[in-house]
This record gives sequence, C-alpha cells and structure tokens, in this order.
Amino acid sequence: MTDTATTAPTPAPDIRKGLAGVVVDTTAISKVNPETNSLLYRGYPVQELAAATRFEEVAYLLWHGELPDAAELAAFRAAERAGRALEPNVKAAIDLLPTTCHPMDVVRTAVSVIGASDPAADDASPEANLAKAERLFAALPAVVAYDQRRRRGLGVVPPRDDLDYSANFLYMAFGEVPDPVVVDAFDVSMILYAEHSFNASTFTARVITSTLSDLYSAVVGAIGALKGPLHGGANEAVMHVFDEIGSADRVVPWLDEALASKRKIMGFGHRVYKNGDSRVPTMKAALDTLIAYYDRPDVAELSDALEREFVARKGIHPNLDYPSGPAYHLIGFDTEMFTPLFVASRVTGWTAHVIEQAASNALIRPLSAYDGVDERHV
Ligand SMILES: CC(=O)SCCNC(=O)CCNC(=O)[C@H](O)C(C)(C)COP(=O)(O)OP(=O)(O)OC[C@H]1O[C@@H](n2cnc3c(N)ncnc32)[C@H](O)[C@@H]1OP(=O)(O)O
Ligand SMILES: O=C([O-])CC(=O)C(=O)O
Repeated sequence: MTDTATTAPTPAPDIRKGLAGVVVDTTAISKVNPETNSLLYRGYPVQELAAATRFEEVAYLLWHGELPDAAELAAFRAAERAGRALEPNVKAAIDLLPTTCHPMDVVRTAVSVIGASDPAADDASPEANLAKAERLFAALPAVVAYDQRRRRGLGVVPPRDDLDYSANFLYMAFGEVPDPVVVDAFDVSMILYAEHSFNASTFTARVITSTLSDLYSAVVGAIGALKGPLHGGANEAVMHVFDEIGSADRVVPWLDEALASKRKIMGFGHRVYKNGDSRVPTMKAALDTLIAYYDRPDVAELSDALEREFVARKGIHPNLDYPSGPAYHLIGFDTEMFTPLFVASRVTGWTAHVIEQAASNALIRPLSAYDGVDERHV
C-alpha cells in the first residue's frame, strides 16, 4: 500500500478570512453587542458616559475598571496637566518631518521618540505600563495640535493648566478656547472613539504585546493599523467624499457613479454592527449641535441626503466616522488631522488592552493553509 492509500484525506481547513466571526480571547474592557446595538465600557453604556462624564474620567475608567472618585480624578487631572507640554526632543523630531507626509506618520514617529526616551520602556509591569499609557495620553494632544499648526506656518501654543483635557487640546490647536458647546462636542467624540474591543488597531496592539514587546511599540503598530481608510482613516475619507459631492443636490448622481464603479462609500458599514453603529446617534447629536452653532445647515443637508440615499439603496448604515469627520471639520481641524484625533482618544483603549494582554499573555500566532506550488527542488 502506498502512503496516499493509507492516509485519510486532510479536511479542508476552516479559514475565516479577515478573522470574521472568530473569538480569539476574552476582554473585560468593553462589550460591543450588535444584537442590542450597544457598547459598554467596563459595564457602563457609552451614551451614559458621554452624557455624564468627561474624557479624563473615561480614560481612568478604561485603565482602572472603575470611574474615579473626586480625589482620584483630581490626582489624575494633575498628572495629565503636568505631562501636556510638547517635549523638546519630540518637537525636534516632528520638525525633521516634511509637511507633505501624512499626520499619522507624525504621530507614529512622535510615539516612537517618546518611547525611545523612556528608560522604563521595556518594563512591562502593570504599574510601568499604566505610567506609559498616562504619559502618551497627556502628550499626544500637543503633538497633534503642533503638527496642524506647523502645516499652517504657525508655532507651538503652550498648554494652559487651568483648562481640562478637551478645552486645552483645542486651545493648543487653535490658540483660543472655543465656546463650551464646541468643547463638549469634541469631548463626546473623544469618549466615543476611546475603545471598541478587538478592532484591527487594538488587535494589532495585542499581537505586538503578545511577543513581549513594549507598550510604545504596540501603540506605534496600532497607529499604523488605524491609518487605513477601512478603519480610522475613514473619518478623513468621509470629508473627502463630502468635498467631492459638494452639495446635497449632487448626492444622487454622485452615488450613481460611485456605486456603478464599485466604490466603497467611506463612513458606512461595519464588521460587527450590521444594523447601525451604537455610537452614531450620540455623535450625530454632537454634530447637530455644531451645525447649529456654526450655522451650517448645508452640512446637515449633505450628510442627511447621502445617508438617506445610501441606506435606501444598500441597507448599510453609517459608522462613527460618518458624523465625526464633519464635526472635526466644523470645529476647524484640517481634514488630514482627523485620524490623529482618533489616535489621541484610542490610545486609552489600546493601552488598556496592552495591560490586559500582558497580564494574561499567550503568543498570538494563527495558522495558515499553504496554497503555493508543491514541494520542488533546486
Ligand atoms: C471606526 C471604524 O473603524 S468603523 C469602519 C470605518 N471604515 C469605513 O467606513 C470604510 C467603509 N466601510 C467598509 O469598507 C466596510 O464596511 C468595513 C471594512 C468597515 C467592514 O467590512 P466587512 O465586514 O469586511 O464587510 P465587507 O467589506 O466584506 O462588506 C460586505 C458587503 O457590503 C459591501 N459594503 C460594505 N461596506 C460598504 C461601503 N462602505 N460602501 C459600499 N459597499 C459596502 C461590500 O462591498 C460587500 O458587498 P458584496 O458582498 O457584494 O461584495
Ligand atoms: O470595531 C471596529 O472594527 C472598528 C471600530 O468601529 C472602532 O475601532 O471603533
């Protein structure tokens, strides 16, 4: 008998392209539930957090598992304020980068520089990782704000200690503190972007952590994953779509052509949510506030028309990037800065996952089914 006669045929491997539907681990950080269209951070509905807390409290919650009490919040805010200023070595590194590069390349480089200058970079204890996470949380707004300013030919605006995270972020970006209504809408966006279970960038961070690499490397990798337009890059891409369409009356012909050429419409669709993204109503309400504040009904008309038309034709709903993109535009951010804003928020979720992965680690290493040429010899 030959070997082939005695060997049972190998069953076809169960390949889940894109890991769709695959549960790879547990997490206590957030729960995305497409059946109930809900999202919980450490048990709290994200809508409640957006209505009743500030982003600093949510960051604390994601890392510690509980909302801070008054004393804990005061201490955390003081630490965040102490770490806000753009470090000279980080500014020097940013200044070396051409303004033609994408701002995601800048924020990725800045995290590398911050990591390279941290003597405890390779200490993976929960305490050391938490300190690194807090450092990045405090440092990233100045990186994003300065990058936008230098592209506009402007200099650094130093942080103000009397302002909370979001007000100070906007102050460093624009040199003035916007009205509370704008700060609140921005803070809501930071809360909504903070965490979303095993999305592509968070999974990247967990893969890197699983090799016992350091937190900064995990965040750098996560930034790379977030940059793509199928993930975080979509908030920027939504604005390009709005610019391309121009006005609500052009939605129908634009969509006819886009769908005929099999284009993906950015800001619509989601791997997990199939009946709408749990965060969209809250972000849409924030966008509506901004539309009213800036008196830009044209933005609402275009946004509503595209959503109405696309949902009617394809049954695919908007994701968080759809209302966030125009919201950041109205606040005054340049379009290519939108995904770095997402980074400033998601760094909280990424680092919470790094800490969780490190605490219960297994090397992440899936299998592949070889479909190349049969064995041959030189
Ligand atoms: C914060 C975030 O990261 S949210 C996601 C942001 N990304 C985007 O907005 C980019 C646009 N959206 C997409 O590309 C997709 O919806 C994704 C990548 C987010 C999820 O995609 P998947 O779960 O892999 O589904 P997939 O891309 O296979 O789509 C399934 C079907 O719906 C279609 N589809 C899904 N989204 C879109 C879209 N935005 N525009 C047009 N068609 C779409 C696909 O073409 C596909 O059709 P087919 O079965 O006829 O080929
Ligand atoms: O969960 C996902 O796949 C993408 C997403 O919405 C996010 O990361 O916020």
